[in-house]
Amino acid sequence: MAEDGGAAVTAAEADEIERAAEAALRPRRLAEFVGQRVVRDQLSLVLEAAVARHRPPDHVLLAGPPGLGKTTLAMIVASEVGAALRLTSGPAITHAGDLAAILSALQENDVLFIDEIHRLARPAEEMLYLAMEDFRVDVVVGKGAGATAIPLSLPPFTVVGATTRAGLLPAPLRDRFGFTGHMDFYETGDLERVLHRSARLLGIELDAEAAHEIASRSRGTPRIANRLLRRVQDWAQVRGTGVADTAAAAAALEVFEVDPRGLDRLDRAVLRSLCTRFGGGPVGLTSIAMAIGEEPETVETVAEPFLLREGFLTRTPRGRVATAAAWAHLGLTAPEGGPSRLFD
Ligand SMILES: Nc1ncnc2c1ncn2[C@@H]1O[C@H](COP(=O)(O)OP(=O)(O)OP(=O)(O)O)[C@@H](O)[C@H]1O
Ligand SMILES: [Mg+2]
Repeated sequence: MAEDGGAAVTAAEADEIERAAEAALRPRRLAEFVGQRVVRDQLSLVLEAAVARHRPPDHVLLAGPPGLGKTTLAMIVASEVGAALRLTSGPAITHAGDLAAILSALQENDVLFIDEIHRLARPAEEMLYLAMEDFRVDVVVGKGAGATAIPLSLPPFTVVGATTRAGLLPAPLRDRFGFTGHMDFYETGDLERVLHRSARLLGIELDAEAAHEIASRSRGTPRIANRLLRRVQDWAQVRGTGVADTAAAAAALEVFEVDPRGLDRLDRAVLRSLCTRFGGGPVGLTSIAMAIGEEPETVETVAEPFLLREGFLTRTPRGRVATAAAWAHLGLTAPEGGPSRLFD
C-alpha cells in the first residue's frame, strides 16, 4: 500500500462519512422527532394551520446549541407541508447577489433553509428582510451611476433559519420570523428514546441499561448520543458479543474518552486550562481558546453551554470562572481564597 495511505481516510472523507451516518438517522416526520415538546407543539400548530389554509407557513427561526435537531426540523417543515427544500447558509452567501439568485429561483411554497443565519453579510440581511416581508427582491442591473434596481416579485415561500447564536441576529431580522423555536438540551429519558430508535435503524441490539449509560453521557445532545452509539456498536462488533450492552457501553466510552459526566476532550481542555493556566479565572474566552488551540466560537458554542448548564463554569463581567465542581471534577485543589477574588 502506498505510504500516503490509499486506504487512509482523510479528514474531509471522515466528515463525509459522519454526515452520511447522521443523515441516515434523521427523523423525517414531526411524529418521529423525539423530545423538545414545546417546539414540537408550536411547530405542529403552525404547520397544520398552514396546510389547512393552503398557504405556506410563516417564517420559522430555530435557535439553540449544535446537534439538537435544527437542520432535522427544517427538513421536517418541508416534508410536513409537502414543499421542496432549498438549502443554503449564512457563510455561503458572500454577496447580496448570491442571495438574489437564490431568491429569484424560488418556486411557490418552497422552504428555504438558511443555516447559520447569524453569519449573513449585512447587505444580504437587508435583502432578506424585504423578501421575507414583501416577497420582493430588487435585482440591480448595471453598474455605478447607471445602475438601476428592478423590483422582482417572489412567489410565497417560507424561510427556516437556524442559528446557534440567536443573540447575534439583528432585531429587524429576528422580527420577521413568525415564530422562533428555542431548542433546549434533551432529558436523559428522551435521549434514551433517540438511542433505541437509532439502534433499530442501525440493526443493533441495545439493552436498556446501556441506553441509559450512553444517554447520560451524551451532554443532552442527540447528535452526540448517536455518535456514541455508533462507537459502542463498533466495540460490540469487534471486541464484544455484538450486543450493545453495559459492558460494551462502558468500554467504548472509556476508549473514546467520554467521562462519566459526559465531558469530552474539548470540555476537559477548557476546564483544565481555566484551572491550571489561569488559576480558575476570571479569564476571557479568547485567552482560553488560544491556550487550547481552538476557535473562540467553538469554545463558546460547543463546550461552554454544556459546562455552564452542568455548573462547571460561570460567566462574569470579567470573564469565565471555574466553579468548585470543576476543580473537584478534574481532581484538583482550588487555590485558597480563589473564588473570593470574584467579589473584590
Ligand atoms: N429530536 C430528535 N429525535 C431524533 N433524532 C434527533 C433529534 N434531534 C436530532 N437528532 C439527530 O441528531 C443529529 C443532529 O441533528 P441536526 O443536524 O438536526 O442538529 P443541528 O441542530 O442542525 O446542529 P448544528 O447546529 O450543528 O447544525 C441528526 O442526525 C438527527 O439524527
Ligand atoms: Mg444543522
